[in-house]
Amino acid sequence: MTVRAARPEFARPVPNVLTIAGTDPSGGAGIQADLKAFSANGAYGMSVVTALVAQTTTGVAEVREVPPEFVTSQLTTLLDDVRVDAVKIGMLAGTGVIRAVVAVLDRYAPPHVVLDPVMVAKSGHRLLADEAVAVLRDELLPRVDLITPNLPEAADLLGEREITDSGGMAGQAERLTGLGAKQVLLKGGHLREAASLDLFRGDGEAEFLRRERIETTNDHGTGCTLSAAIAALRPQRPDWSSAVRDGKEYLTEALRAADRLDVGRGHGPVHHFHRWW
Ligand SMILES: Nc1ncnc2c1ncn2[C@@H]1O[C@H](COP(=O)(O)OP(=O)(O)O)[C@@H](O)[C@H]1O
Ligand SMILES: Cc1ncc(COP(=O)(O)O)c(N)n1
Repeated sequence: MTVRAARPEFARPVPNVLTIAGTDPSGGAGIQADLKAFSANGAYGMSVVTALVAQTTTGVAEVREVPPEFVTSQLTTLLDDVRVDAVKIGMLAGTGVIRAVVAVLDRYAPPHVVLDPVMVAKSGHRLLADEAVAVLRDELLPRVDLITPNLPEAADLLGEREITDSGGMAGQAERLTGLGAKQVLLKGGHLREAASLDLFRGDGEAEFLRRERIETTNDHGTGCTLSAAIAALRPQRPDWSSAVRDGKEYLTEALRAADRLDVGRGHGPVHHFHRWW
């Protein structure tokens, strides 16, 4: 009898990765997308729900916020039992939930925290109360390791006008670090450029991540997918720069595979196929 050696990737420890976010019943964004991206990138996924969102590929119908004390309860129940190796934070809905998350980060100090500062859905529906933007900027942003704003979110955080060409991205990333962000991935998906262009500013020089722009209407949840993939990869990579590069690569492939899906009549989801595992 021949005994086959275990494939090397199965011998590596699997990181426990947590998403703190809102829901999407159509499975394209929020918690549902995050859990798929975690699995596809070799992590064990866990989730704490901040808001129940009635949404699909055509837009958001209704939002019900989870009471902040119940967000705390979900988080402390989980963190008292399970070691968490990385955290992705997405939709937080309002000031109360932001402060609940801040208190838990202070108490448990989990490693590798990524914040996708979700503010407005692609359909235009607000997912973060107006008055909560300042609380997110002043109280949460300085406590995380990486923030991943798109261009409208970066402009809101900085109180500036939205930029429309890549020339202004390095300056904005610099000013976001001035607000206390340790590292910044400024997403350029809203630019009208031929390439898909993001800017990563870590400890060293800022670097552009340039990939092919995929012709597809399946762009619902691209930001969620990218930040979740980065959180899943960070414990498996030596630094943020390589986790960000591989996360971007994963998103591009998931966008490329999206045309195999037939989900809804609006902005469809990306396809989280298992590439590395
Ligand atoms: N059609 C596309 N082809 C390739 N990459 C894309 C495409 N649309 C968006 N992206 C990438 O998806 C990520 C999220 O994009 P963006 O639209 O800026 O953020 P959000 O989803 O938060 O609004 C970025 O890395 C962006 O470059
Ligand atoms: C729960 C939740 N979180 C985030 C988004 C943003 O995703 P997108 O910008 O692709 O609409 C969303 N629609 N729903």
